[in-house]
Amino acid sequence: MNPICIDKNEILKRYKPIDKHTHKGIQGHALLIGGSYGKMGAACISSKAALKTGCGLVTAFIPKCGYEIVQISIPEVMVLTDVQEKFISNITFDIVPQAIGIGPGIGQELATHKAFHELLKTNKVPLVIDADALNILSQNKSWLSLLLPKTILTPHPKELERLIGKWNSEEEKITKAISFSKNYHLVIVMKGAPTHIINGDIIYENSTGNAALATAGSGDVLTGMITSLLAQSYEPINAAIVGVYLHGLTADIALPETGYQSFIASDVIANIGKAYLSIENEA
Ligand SMILES: NC(=O)C1=CN([C@@H]2O[C@H](COP(=O)(O)OP(=O)(O)OC[C@H]3O[C@@H](n4cnc5c(N)ncnc54)[C@H](OP(=O)(O)O)[C@@H]3O)[C@@H](O)[C@H]2O)[C@@H](O)CC1
Ligand SMILES: Nc1ncnc2c1ncn2[C@@H]1O[C@H](COP(=O)(O)OP(=O)(O)O)[C@@H](O)[C@H]1O
Ligand SMILES: [Mg+2]
Repeated sequence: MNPICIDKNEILKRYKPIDKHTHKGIQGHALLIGGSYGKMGAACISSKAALKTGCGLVTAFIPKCGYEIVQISIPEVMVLTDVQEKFISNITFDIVPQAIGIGPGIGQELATHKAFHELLKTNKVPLVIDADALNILSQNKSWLSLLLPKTILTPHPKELERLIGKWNSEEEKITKAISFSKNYHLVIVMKGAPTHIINGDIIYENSTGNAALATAGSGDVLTGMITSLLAQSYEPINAAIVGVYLHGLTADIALPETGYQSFIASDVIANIGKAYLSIENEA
């Protein structure tokens, strides 16, 4: 059970510097499916985080009530709306995304369960599953067999418990997570302090981040970041590793200015640039 430490060396092995001839059409298009009435913020921050992590295009798929909220708060993000006002009920799109992130703020309406099920039945695009999409999956475990190999799940401890059941020790938690990852061929980002990433038998332990991240929406931001890296053609395990490292690094960089208490999820997004620069400076 010896985890591999995710430190600068591990990141430099996986980090892809920007090609100076790239353009937005080949930087990757991420689709973020999120939000419901009262939780549109989750869709805003996950899609903004995706853009700030470097993919060329981001589309947010949201319920109708979020249209102006997202367009005004992040004009760089394109928007597709569901037929329903307050929740997602039917996920259809005519774009060709290179990665999809689903879950932040979507709630658990029955129509949203159905929409998620339909997506899983037809989807061929690399996928990140978070938040309420994980909770829906926990209530419909037979759908796990629909997931493409190396789908990324990003549970916090409660979401993980809903998925794999209770554990009595850290060791048992890891053992159960490894079996789950192997059974369904999934990458599991077990968020916490520290975050562990499970890829079959291999366990990684992140070295960045601090208690400033214990704030609403910081996980929604992580979903956007990992989805963005997937859209930029990172292998799923590398998208998870680099995303988790960069996410934690933003909090380490911001801490001297914000302290623990005043750091919020938007500060993660605001510091992604500095986190990238700190990796670049080591390269
Ligand atoms: N601005 C917006 O739009 C926002 C929207 N959001 C959206 O809201 C939806 C619900 O998401 P959620 O995570 O708040 O609810 P839920 O799954 O019931 O988990 C909460 C319970 O889990 C536990 N727990 C959590 N972390 C833990 C830890 N590290 N270590 C241990 N336990 C931990 C803890 O349980 P307790 O300890 O109280 O038993 C806690 O009470 C989701 O779609 C999300 O995207 C939010 O992101 C906020 C900003
Ligand atoms: N004390 C802590 N130390 C380090 N990281 C933390 C701490 N508390 C929370 N985090 C990180 O913050 C994020 C919280 O995610 P999550 O619980 O899904 O938040 P939300 O659903 O509100 O967006 C995770 O990446 C987690 O690892
Ligand atoms: Mg969350």
